[in-house]
This record gives sequence, C-alpha cells and structure tokens, in this order.
Amino acid sequence: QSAATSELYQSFGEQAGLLALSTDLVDRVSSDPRIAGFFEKTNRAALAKQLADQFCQLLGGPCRYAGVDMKTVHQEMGISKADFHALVEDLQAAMAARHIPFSVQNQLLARLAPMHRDIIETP
Ligand code: HEM
Repeated sequence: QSAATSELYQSFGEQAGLLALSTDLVDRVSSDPRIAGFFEKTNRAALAKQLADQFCQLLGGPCRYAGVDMKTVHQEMGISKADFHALVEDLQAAMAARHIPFSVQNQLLARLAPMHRDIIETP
C-alpha cells in the first residue's frame, strides 16, 4: 500500500466518509427511475457496507472486500451499458455532494471502470 494511495483513501474521509458516500449512492440508485427497479429487493444497508469496503480497498485503505465477485453477483441481471452509466452518474453526484475534488473523484472512477466488463451484459 503506497503512501499516495492511502492519501487517496484519506481524501474520501476514510471508513466513515466512505460509508456515508456509499449509503448516499445506494439511496440515489434506489430512487433513480432509470435503474431503481434493480434494487427493489435489495437490503440497502448491507449493500452500502459492501460498497464502502470495496471502495476502501480500491483506494488503498485498510479494508478488505469480502463479498461476492463482480461477475457472479451481477450475472443474469441483464445490466446494460446505459444502466452502468446511470449508476456512475449517481456516484458522481454523491461525490460532488460531499465536495470531493474532481481529480479525486476521477481516481475512484478510474478504478471502477474496468469492472464494466464483468457487470454489463447487454449493449
Ligand atoms: C462499477 C459499478 C458497480 C460496482 C462497483 C458494484 C458493486 C456491487 C457490490 C460490491 C455488490 C454487493 C455484492 C455482495 O453483496 O456480495 C453489488 C450488488 C448489486 N449490484 Fe452492483 N455494482 C456496480 C454496478 C451495478 C449496476 C450498474 C447495477 C444495476 C443498475 C448494479 C446492481 C446491483 C444489484 C441489484 C446488486 C444486488 C444487491 C442485493 O443483494 O440485492 N450494480 N454491486
């Protein structure tokens, strides 16, 4: 874990900041008419916790994501490119609401972007 990476984790407000961010993200996707349907049966608090751990790990923090791998968890949901982009927009809005600097936002987005291969199933 490099110093630069853990600085990135700090700029997201560490574990508490990431849990607040992911809780807001889950609220936003659950009320976004484009994709809310996917989350109808979801335990929101549990999903927020998993996302916070995943983001923490990706940002070089001390957490380890212990959930299911991205391909397995999203398979057969039929997630499209547009659905994926809707979630990314909701994440950008959640980060902006927390006044996370644009350059810092982009660091998280860049680490999430490669996951699209495991998540998107339909064009
Ligand atoms: C970079 C993008 C994404 C990331 C990092 C991500 C991450 C995750 C994580 C960590 C979980 C929890 C897995 C577990 O509990 O073990 C999850 C579950 C889920 N994701 Fe995603 N996801 C992404 C994109 C999407 C998109 C685009 C959709 C739909 C529009 C979606 C819908 C769901 C649903 C419905 C669940 C299951 C929640 C439940 O257990 O009911 N995800 N995702």
